[in-house]
Amino acid sequence: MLLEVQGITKSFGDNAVLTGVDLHVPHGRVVTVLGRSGTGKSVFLKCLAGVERPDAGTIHFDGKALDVDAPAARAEFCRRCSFLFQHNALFDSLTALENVELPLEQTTDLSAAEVRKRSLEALKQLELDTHADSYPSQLSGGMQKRLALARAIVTRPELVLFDEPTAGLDPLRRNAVFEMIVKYQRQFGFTAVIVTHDVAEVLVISDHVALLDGGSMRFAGTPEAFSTSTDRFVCDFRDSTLALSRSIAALRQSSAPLPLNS
Ligand SMILES: Nc1ncnc2c1ncn2[C@@H]1O[C@H](COP(=O)(O)OP(=O)(O)OP(=O)(O)O)[C@@H](O)[C@H]1O
Repeated sequence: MLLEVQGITKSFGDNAVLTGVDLHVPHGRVVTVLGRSGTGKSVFLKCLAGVERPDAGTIHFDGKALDVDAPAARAEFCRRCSFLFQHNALFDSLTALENVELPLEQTTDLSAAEVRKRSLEALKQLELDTHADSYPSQLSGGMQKRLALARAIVTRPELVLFDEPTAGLDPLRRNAVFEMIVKYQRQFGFTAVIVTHDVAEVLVISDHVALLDGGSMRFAGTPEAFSTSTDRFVCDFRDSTLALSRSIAALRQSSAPLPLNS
């Protein structure tokens, strides 16, 4: 396992958001955490990334415990892990190239020339090399997502945490983002943990699926097992979200298709 999470709890005042979350993430796999809005998916991901501090529980990365008493292990984790934020968190005042250079400048001792070379390479890999001097506001939504991914992978992470990478996107663009994640996950071989509520798409791209509900994981298994599970929580979540996807797809069939290359 690259990541082993056991018994994570997290409360904000009286609001017990996570009450004992377990998750096992094997090397090189795509693991998706599903859950309704407000169930604590983002809080869970932030606990993994060290942005939020869990109240209890353990997180092991590559066999080493990540806790407040192990700053060296946490620092190593930060070096080997990237976080792709829900709304990209690009710096508007920096160009695409400067946005990608930033994590290398902050986490490595590479020379300025090497930082530039690696950043240009990452932009090329994400098909953004002709936009190196553009500012994020000059890029389309899909290009901004690719730029955020270029910034996440430029440090050659072993683990990438995706917080709702398709939030606010319509079904066609959602598909394009998931395709992009899978394409680059295979190309670069990183392990991915994706938090989302897009059931239909993740069942296709994930190796493992977990369902967060009521503060803990109500299901963990393969997409096939998720699709056929008769557990009440899984059925309720799966059926309600898939019905919604079908309604949206039916609505979209009556309107003109969006360009896929945005
Ligand atoms: N910093 C915080 N302070 C207080 N409460 C918080 C904080 N962060 C999250 N919460 C609460 O934790 C709960 C879970 O929020 P979270 O953003 O993790 O949900 P989510 O499952 O990611 O939802 P969505 O799918 O809508 O993004 C919510 O009740 C939220 O208000």
